Amino acid sequence: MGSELSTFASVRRLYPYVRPAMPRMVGGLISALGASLAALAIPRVLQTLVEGPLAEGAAAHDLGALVVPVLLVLGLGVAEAGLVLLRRNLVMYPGTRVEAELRMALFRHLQDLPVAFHDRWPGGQLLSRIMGDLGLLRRWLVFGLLQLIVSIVTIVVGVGILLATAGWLGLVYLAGAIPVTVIAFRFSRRYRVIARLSQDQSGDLATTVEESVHGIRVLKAFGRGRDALDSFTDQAEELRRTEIRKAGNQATVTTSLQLIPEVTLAVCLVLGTVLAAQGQITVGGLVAFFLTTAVINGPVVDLGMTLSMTLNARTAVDRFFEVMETPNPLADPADPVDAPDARGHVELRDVTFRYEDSARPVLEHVDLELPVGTTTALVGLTGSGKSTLAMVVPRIFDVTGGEVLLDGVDLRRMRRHDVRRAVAVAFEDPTLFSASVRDNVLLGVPESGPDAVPEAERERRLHEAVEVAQAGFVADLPQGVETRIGEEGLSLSGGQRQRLALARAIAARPAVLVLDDPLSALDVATEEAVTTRLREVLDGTTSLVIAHRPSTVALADRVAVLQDGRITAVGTHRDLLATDAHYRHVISSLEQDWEECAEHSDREDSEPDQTEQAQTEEVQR
Ligand SMILES: Nc1ncnc2c1ncn2[C@@H]1O[C@H](COP(=O)(O)OP(=O)(O)OP(=O)(O)O)[C@@H](O)[C@H]1O
Repeated sequence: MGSELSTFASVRRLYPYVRPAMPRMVGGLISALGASLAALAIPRVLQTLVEGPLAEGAAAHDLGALVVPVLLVLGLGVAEAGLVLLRRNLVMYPGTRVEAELRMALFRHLQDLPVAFHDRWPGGQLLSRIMGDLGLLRRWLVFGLLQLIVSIVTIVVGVGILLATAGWLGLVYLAGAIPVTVIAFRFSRRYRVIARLSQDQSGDLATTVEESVHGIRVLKAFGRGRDALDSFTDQAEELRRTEIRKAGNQATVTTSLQLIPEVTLAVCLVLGTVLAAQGQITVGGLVAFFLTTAVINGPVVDLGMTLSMTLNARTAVDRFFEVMETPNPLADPADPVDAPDARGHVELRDVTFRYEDSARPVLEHVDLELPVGTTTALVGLTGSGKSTLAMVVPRIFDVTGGEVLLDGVDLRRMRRHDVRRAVAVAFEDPTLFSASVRDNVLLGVPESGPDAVPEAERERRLHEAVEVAQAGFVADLPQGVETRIGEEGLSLSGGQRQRLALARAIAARPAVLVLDDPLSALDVATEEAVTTRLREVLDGTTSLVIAHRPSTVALADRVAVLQDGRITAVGTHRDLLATDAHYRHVISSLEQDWEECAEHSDREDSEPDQTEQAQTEEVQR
């Protein structure tokens, strides 16, 4: 999308973010231009000095006439240095401010985008955009952009002065601009492609690092560390080659841009000397000519660097807007229905759901009612669509056909905030954040804002949720509930993490609770204890529990059977056992799996508490 735009049009999209910083940026630009003009003025003063006071003073042995021009040169030099300093001070602050604003805007948008977006986009690509690309943009805003404008103005004004003061000697110098323009243009086209490749490859590399760190246990367990390293090395090597190509291109253009003005200058030197000998140009004029070209040469030589910085920035802008301009199909409706306090009646009506990149739907014509205050177990063979169904209830995904109603209102007509407040979820694979146990459990219980829950109530919910989820192990952690748990809770055991995730869902006190097999990692005794307490607290809460074990079914008032994306039966466990052959088949396969699993764990781990103790000790260490 971005590559169809010109570099100017692409970068212009940043304007809304840069607008607050504009006064200081413009101030910085004026200072930079002032510094450049001061530099260009020095040769003019020197010309006057050489042609007037210097020649006359030397003849009359009078140095007094030199004082004013020398002081003027000194003054211009000091002014140039002062303006450069002023430019730095003016642009540094807004540059970091703009970078922070862009970063916050991108993070806000990432948080807002639906799960389907995050399923598609590798984490490293997002990480490299939010960190690397935006850092690059800041450097360009505070240095590259101003440098580019100042360089162009210095070159144009300088060449204008040369043409005005040195006639066709100036034209000879200007002739050098033709190859410079051609080279700069060709370089831009080539470099843009390589810059994009390099930034994308950095993102892929970041993804590999992220996945390897995330999956470090699996890599170690399977002894695949070497393979991970090999694959990382290949990617790093590929990026290195791209960086070398990038640097090679930059070096070629910088060398050309250095060589051309020098060659032009040599030609001008020969011609200038001849012209001076013929009296067509004064010695002062010739000195001023060469001093002016010395001022112009700097920006011409730097053009390669400022151009590559600009093209890198353009790529960063494109990558930024690729994410920012991704629309959110799960946005709030324009005219939402007010739903302050949900009762918790859920109804799926003729629901069909197909994943974006799948050929066929996972859920087809699902009709299911979850009456207020009841617990429904969802049972089905693996891959039948249970987790998918669990995700359409809190509107993590939008249904592709039919509707999901909460208290009779289509979820799509409600504010997302109201839906999330009404429906809490605990997933089988629990995600915890690197924060304290307290903050993890109270994630869905706001501390501030319009829905703020008083501190005493938060405290009560924390302790109740920890107790119901049988997460008493937190008391043994070094600072109890204040203990900070490692990244994604990886310093805890699977069962401990699951219990904290369950506690988090319970503490939110939702009208509807969706539990996607939240007890799968618990031993039988703990599961029984959780189940008993859960039954008590779920009283009055509408619950949908995905069951992978017969014992989880015991939680439920009724059971819904999902077969190949369709609800084929709803009833009590007892009735379904008596009447539904598929249900009997599912239950017996669950029992079989569970028995095999239990036998295996009996053999492997006769004392499960020891594992838990070891995990707790690991956190303590
Ligand atoms: N993000 C996704 N994109 C595409 N297809 C998906 C995605 N997630 C799941 N599926 C597919 O949808 C189907 C149903 O998956 P789902 O996880 O809902 O089943 P499930 O009944 O919960 O299975 P299990 O009991 O093994 O957890 C599967 O065929 C799966 O491959």
